[in-house]
Amino acid sequence: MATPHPALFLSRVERRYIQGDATLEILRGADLAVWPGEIVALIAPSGTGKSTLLHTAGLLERPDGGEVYVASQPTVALDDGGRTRLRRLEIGFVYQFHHLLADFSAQENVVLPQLIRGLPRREAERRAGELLSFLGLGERLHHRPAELSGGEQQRVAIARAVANAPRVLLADEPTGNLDPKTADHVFSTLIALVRASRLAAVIATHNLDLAARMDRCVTIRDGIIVPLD
Ligand SMILES: Nc1ncnc2c1ncn2[C@@H]1O[C@H](COP(=O)(O)OP(=O)(O)OP(=O)(O)O)[C@@H](O)[C@H]1O
Repeated sequence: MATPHPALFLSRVERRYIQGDATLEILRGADLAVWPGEIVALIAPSGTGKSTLLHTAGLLERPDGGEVYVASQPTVALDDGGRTRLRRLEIGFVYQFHHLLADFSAQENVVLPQLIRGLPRREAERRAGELLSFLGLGERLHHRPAELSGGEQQRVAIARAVANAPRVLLADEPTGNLDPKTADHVFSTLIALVRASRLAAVIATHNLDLAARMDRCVTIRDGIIVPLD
């Protein structure tokens, strides 16, 4: 039997920024393995490197040292085109603000990334319909973002993030812009989706109640990832 691999694996990842004469060592050898179906909460004070970590894991930034494996594939040596292809295929992002296209319906917002990937429209529409229904938006397929509530908009953004069936989901305060009750509901649907799709998810949040419902909580301390006490 094949040995199982984490869907996302950061090994000794380093990231530093030069600011004037100073060098900011943000990640100093960060390790993180996330398995299919696992949800990791990333909880760390502002400025410690949460976004840096998510951008590096999501192949938006290159690490200065170490390796990032996505779906078991090492990514550091890939050229920009290779990184973009792998990102489109295997990584979904959800941000605090939904960034949906205002002139397109909920369904079209979820169809578009699939068309970009080359799927036939009919298949893309079918998957978008299924995903939105799973997230409780089966009656809202043809609404534009402005005709949806904040929680509904964020659920469309989640559907869009996983439209191409990535193996990894990265979220930066996905419910940070919502009231507590709506946040709780959106988060529940997000968890259900991660479990059903066996995604490996890293969710940065300041919300400790939501974090407590994830599989484990980690933080960034002195540039490395450690379990949250
Ligand atoms: N491009 C850059 N150039 C210089 N410094 C940067 C750059 N990007 C981030 N930093 C610095 O690196 C540190 C970590 O930034 P990062 O955005 O990862 O923090 P964060 O933990 O996500 O913070 P927040 O919770 O406030 O979003 C900060 O001190 C920031 O100022």
